[in-house]
Amino acid sequence: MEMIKVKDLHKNYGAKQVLKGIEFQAKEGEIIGIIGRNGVGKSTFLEILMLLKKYKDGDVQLFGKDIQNLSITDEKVMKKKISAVLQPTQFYKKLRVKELLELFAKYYQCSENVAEVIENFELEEQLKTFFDNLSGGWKQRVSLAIAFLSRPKLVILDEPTTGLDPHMKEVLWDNIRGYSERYQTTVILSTHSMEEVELYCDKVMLIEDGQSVFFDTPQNILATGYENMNQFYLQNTKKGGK
Ligand SMILES: Nc1ncnc2c1ncn2[C@@H]1O[C@H](COP(=O)(O)OP(=O)(O)OP(=O)(O)O)[C@@H](O)[C@H]1O
Repeated sequence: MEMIKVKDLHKNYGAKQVLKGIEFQAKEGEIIGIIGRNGVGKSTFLEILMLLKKYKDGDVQLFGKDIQNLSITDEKVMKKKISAVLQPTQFYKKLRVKELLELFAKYYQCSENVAEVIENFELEEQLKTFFDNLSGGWKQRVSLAIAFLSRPKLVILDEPTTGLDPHMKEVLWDNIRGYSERYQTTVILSTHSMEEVELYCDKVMLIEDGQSVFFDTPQNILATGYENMNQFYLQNTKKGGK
């Protein structure tokens, strides 16, 4: 089933045109990486899918509904199906990991899922630690656990593994893939790691000059003659950020 359908999406910030024709689709259970140079519009695209930003032209369908003119009720229902990794805020600091999970579980009304998340993300030993005292990698791991807590249909991750060591990356990816398979969760993420795209993503979208210039499986892209995804990226993007 198509979860997301995007046609000819355009988005401006004032006079600045950022997205100038994005074509994108995602099915249930797919993991899709969004790649492109710094400032090309990856986060903007993810924020539109999270219903946090409006867009100018184009058509964006989420769960079979056009998101531009949603009723308040439809918007609420839709937001319940979507989860994202939030940037940790001040208020996280004063809570221990266990308290944080319980707080979000209460908010999402899914307390029965807490034990599963603790087991899957192997959080047992960190439960009594204050969030603020965790290392960057563990903070990211707890944030991901929170994102999957409510068993959302769609999870959106903005650079989920930046700055993590290779073991931590592998653990997080095992968890992302595990949840995605178990609950048929669609996962859309932005990343600058071509290695992760090749290893873990079912599909990849490359944004260049505001357009989705490639949208395919890494296997199909590599079959056209690239040694690896990094070579593909370098040959299809201009040098330098915006
Ligand atoms: N609220 C805003 N107002 C004006 N310009 C913005 C706003 N948010 C983002 N931009 C600009 O839009 C462009 C796209 O930004 P965006 O954060 O979506 O890029 P990105 O691909 O996620 O970048 P990175 O890889 O560096 O995270 C950038 O030039 C950025 O400066």
